[in-house]
Amino acid sequence: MSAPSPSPDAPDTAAAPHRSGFACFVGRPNAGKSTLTNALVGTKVAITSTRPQTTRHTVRGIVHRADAQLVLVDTPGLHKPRTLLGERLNDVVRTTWAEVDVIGFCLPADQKLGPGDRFIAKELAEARKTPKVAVVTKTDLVDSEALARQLIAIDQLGTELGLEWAEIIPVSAVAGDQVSLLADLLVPLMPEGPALYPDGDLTDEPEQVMVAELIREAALEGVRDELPHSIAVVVEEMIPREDRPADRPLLDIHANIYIERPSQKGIVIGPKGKRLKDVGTASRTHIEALLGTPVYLDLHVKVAKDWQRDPKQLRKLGF
Ligand SMILES: Nc1nc2c(ncn2[C@@H]2O[C@H](COP(=O)(O)OP(=O)(O)OP(=O)(O)O)[C@@H](O)[C@H]2O)c(=O)[nH]1
Repeated sequence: MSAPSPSPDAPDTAAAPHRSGFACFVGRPNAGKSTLTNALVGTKVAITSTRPQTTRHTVRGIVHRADAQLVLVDTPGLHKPRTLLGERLNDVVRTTWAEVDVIGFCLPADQKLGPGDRFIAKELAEARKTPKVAVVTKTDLVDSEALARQLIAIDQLGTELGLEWAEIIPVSAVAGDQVSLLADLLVPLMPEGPALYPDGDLTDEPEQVMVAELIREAALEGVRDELPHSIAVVVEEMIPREDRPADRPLLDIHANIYIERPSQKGIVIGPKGKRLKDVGTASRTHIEALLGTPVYLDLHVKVAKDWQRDPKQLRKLGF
């Protein structure tokens, strides 16, 4: 006697247990981690930038599915520490690796594996307990031959370092290729368990931190090479404006942009304050989209002398 075939209406996942857990993407600067997080979550939660090393805070994006909930933890890049901030960031990365259920190692399809990738891969090999998925990003930038070569190189790198890939998957976050397949591959690596966050939540990062990151992202656009590491943003206050009609709310946001040296002030503010104004306009649009309410944004530029090297200042700036 043969078993009855399942009804075509029955969801495939009916028998599968619900899974939930944490994943993080690692990779050298500009590997496409933030863009991939956004593509998986479907909204702008992580900060993307054409400048390297702009993701400083651990930003979680949450992928809600009928069969699983995937919490994405976006860590800063691991790099040779030169400052106190650098050391702390590396500690954050290693702790995150030990805590998550899977690590996605992002390697751009359009760049040969280099010393930076090897450095991370070696460190990854040390995180023995956590499964690792190699994610070949930006596949829209290469042809199939180049992609095949990259896949082979990554496979060999794993063998060389004794690093066993749970999967090797090519994706393009920009073209939307294989992004949902990536989620399909990550889900089985999660433990069984109920949803960890309420349906609809996209991130548990405090709103103020997200708002600060959006401002920092806008402030970084088009600045010269040495400045990105010197900029920090702190949101001092977010208060609903009083005496507004219920259907026309306004949120007052006061934020400070910190730089390390007085000489950097002019760069951020621009001639006649034009750059700062543009930063305000650009970030306000994103903040309003994020919070779903009109915003009045009050931005100030302040000098926090050599804040990257000063533990007290680092704490004040949220590191
Ligand atoms: N063509 C193409 N470009 C991409 C893709 N994913 C990311 N990029 C671009 O690559 C650059 C870096 O992307 P990010 O997502 O900020 O990279 P990241 O790894 O988070 O960078 P850090 O925050 O510096 O660690 C940006 O200019 C992205 O637009 C992709 O799938 N295709």
